[in-house]
Amino acid sequence: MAVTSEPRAQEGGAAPRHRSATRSLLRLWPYVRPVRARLFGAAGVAVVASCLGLVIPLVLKWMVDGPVAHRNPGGVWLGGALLLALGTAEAALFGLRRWLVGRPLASVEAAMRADLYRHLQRLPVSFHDRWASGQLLSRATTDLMLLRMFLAFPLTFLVVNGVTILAGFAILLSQEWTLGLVLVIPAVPLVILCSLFETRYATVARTVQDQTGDLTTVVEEGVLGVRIVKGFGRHRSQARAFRALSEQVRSTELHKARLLATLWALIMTLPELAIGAALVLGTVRVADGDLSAGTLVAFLSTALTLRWPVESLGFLLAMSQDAATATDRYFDVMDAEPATAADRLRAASSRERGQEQEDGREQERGQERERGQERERGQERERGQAREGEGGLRFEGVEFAYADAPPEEPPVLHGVDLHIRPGETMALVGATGSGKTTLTALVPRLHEVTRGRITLDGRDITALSREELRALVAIAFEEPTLFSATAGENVLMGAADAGTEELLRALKVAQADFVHALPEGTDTEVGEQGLSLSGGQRQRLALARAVVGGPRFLVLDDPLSALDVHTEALVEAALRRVLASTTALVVAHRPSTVLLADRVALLSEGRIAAVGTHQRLLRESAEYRSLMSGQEAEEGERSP
Ligand SMILES: Nc1ncnc2c1ncn2[C@@H]1O[C@H](COP(=O)(O)OP(=O)(O)OP(=O)(O)O)[C@@H](O)[C@H]1O
Repeated sequence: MAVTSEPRAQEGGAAPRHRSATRSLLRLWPYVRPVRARLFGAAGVAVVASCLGLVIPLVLKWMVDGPVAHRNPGGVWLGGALLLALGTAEAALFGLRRWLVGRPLASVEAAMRADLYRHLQRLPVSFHDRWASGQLLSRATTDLMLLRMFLAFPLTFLVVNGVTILAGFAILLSQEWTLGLVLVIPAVPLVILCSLFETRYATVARTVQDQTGDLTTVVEEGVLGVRIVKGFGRHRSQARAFRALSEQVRSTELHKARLLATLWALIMTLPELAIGAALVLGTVRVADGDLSAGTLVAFLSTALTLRWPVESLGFLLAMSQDAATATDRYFDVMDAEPATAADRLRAASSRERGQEQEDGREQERGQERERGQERERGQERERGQAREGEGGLRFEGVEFAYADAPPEEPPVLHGVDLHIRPGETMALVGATGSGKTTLTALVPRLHEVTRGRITLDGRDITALSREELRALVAIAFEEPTLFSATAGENVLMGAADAGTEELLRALKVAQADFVHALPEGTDTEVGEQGLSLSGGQRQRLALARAVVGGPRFLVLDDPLSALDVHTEALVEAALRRVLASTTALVVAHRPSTVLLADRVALLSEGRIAAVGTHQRLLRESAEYRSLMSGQEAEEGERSP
C-alpha cells in the first residue's frame, strides 16, 4: 500500500457548488480598488485602440469607392498613409495598456498573497489540522496566478471586446442593415451556448483546481518523507499512487479541454458561416448594382475585424471561470474564522451530546477520585505546606475536545485541576495518547479550552493579549521544528529582544555547543526543517529557543527524548539552574526527565489522577509504577 493512498480527512477540496461567477469575482474589488484608476485607464486605452481598428475598413471603403475607382494614385497613397497611421496608433495604444496594468497587477497579487499568509498564521491550529498543506500551497501560488492573469487580460478584454462588438455591429447595420442582420442572428445561439457552458465549465474548473491541490500535497509529502519512502523501499508504490492522482487530474483536464474545444468550435463556426452567407448575399447585390463594391469591402473587413473579439469570447469566458473558481478557493481560506470562538462552540455542543454517556462513567470514577484527592490533601497538610496563592500556572476544571472528534467520544481532557506553584517544575506523566501533548498545547493557546480556564500568576490566559502570552510562555515540543534559517536565527526566534549573550547562554543550557563547531558557527544555515542536523541536535536547538528569553513559564513536551543518557544528564543539570526561576510543565516519559521535576502529575483517562513526588507516586500509584516500571533500573543507577 502506498503512503499516499490512505484516506484523507483533510479539507480544501470542497465539492463544487453552483455559484455566480460574477458574484465570486466581485469579491476581488477591495484588492482591485487601489489600482482601479490604472485598470480603468488601461481598459479605456484598449477600447480606443480596438475602435481604431474598426475605422480601418471605413478608410478602405473610401479608398475603393474613391481613389481606386477614379484611378487617383495620390488618393491611394494618402489612404495608405492613413492606414499605416491607424495601425501604428493601435499598436502603440495596446503597448501603453500593457505598461499601465503590469505593475499594479503585480501589486494586487502580492497584496492578496500577503493577506493569505498573514491569515494562515492567525488561523487556529485546529484549522491547519483539517486542511491539507497542498491545498493551501496551491491557493497561494496557482490560484493567485490565475487571478493576476484574469485581471490583466480577460477582465479588460471582456469589456474591450464587448464594446468593439457593439460598435462593430452598429457600423455593420448602419452600412447595410440586411447584411448586418445576417451577422447578428448567430449571436442568439452563441449567448445561450455561453450560459450553458458557464455552469458545466465551473464544475470542472473547480474539480481540476482541487485535484491539483491534492497532487501538490502528495508531492510535498513525498519530498518531505523521502527518507521513509526510500527506507521502506516505497518508491514504486508511491509513484503508483502519484500516477493515479495525476491521471485523475489529466482526465479532468481533458474533460475541461473537450468542453472548451466544443464551445470554441461553435464560437468560430457560427461567425464564419454568417460571414460566408453575407459574402454570397453581398456579391449578388453588388452584381445587381444594389450595393457599391466599396461598401461590400468595408462590410466584409469590418466583419473580419470582429472575428477576433467574437472568437476570443470562448477562452476569455473560460479564463474568467477559472478565476472565479480561484477566487472561491482563496476566500474559502480567508473566510475561515481566526477567532476560536467557533471552535469552542462546536466543541461545546459536541460535548453536550457526549455528556450523557460520560455521566455514567463519571459516577464510577467520582468515588475513586474523591478518595485519592482526600488522601492527597491530607498528605499536603501533614507536610505543613503553605497554602498556595494565585501565582504559578493553574488549570481549573479544564476540559478539551478536538473539534473534529466524533460527538460520542469523551473529551480528551475533562475536569483537569492542577496547580504548578511559582518556580516549581511539574512533570506530566501519562500513558501514550492520554492527552499530555494536548494539555501542554492549551497553555500557549494553540488550542482553546472548551470548558474551565487556565491562569498564569492569577490571570486568565484568554484575558492576555497574544503578545503578552508569547512573552510569558515558551514552548518546546518533542518533534523540534526548525526553519530554513541560521542556527542562531532559529534560537533567537524564541525571544524578540534577545542578543548574542542570551543566544550563547541558551546554547549552553541546551548543551547545543555543537553549533560552534558548524562551518559558520551560529551563522550556519540549518537547511529546510533543520534536516542537515541530527534529531538530537535539532531538539537541543529547539530547547535553546525555548529558554533563550528566560521565560516565566516553560512548557516542554518531552524535549530530551532524542538525547543520549550522558547528554541528557548535562542538559538536565543546566536546565535545573534555568528552571529554578521558571515555572515549568514538562511532559516526561523517562524517569530521568521526571527527576528534573519537583513534583509529578499523573494524567489518566483525561484527568489528573494523582500529584506528588516521584517517590510518592511510585509508592502509591499502581498506574504510575507500571508506566515507570521499564525504567526503574536505569533510574536507580542514575539517581543520586
Ligand atoms: N489534531 C487532533 N485532532 C483530533 N484528535 C487528536 C489530535 N491530536 C491528538 N488527538 C487525539 O487526542 C488524544 C491525545 O493525544 P495526545 O497527543 O495529547 O496524547 P499524548 O499523551 O501526548 O501521547 P504521546 O505520549 O503518545 O505523545 C489521542 O487520542 C489522539 O488521537
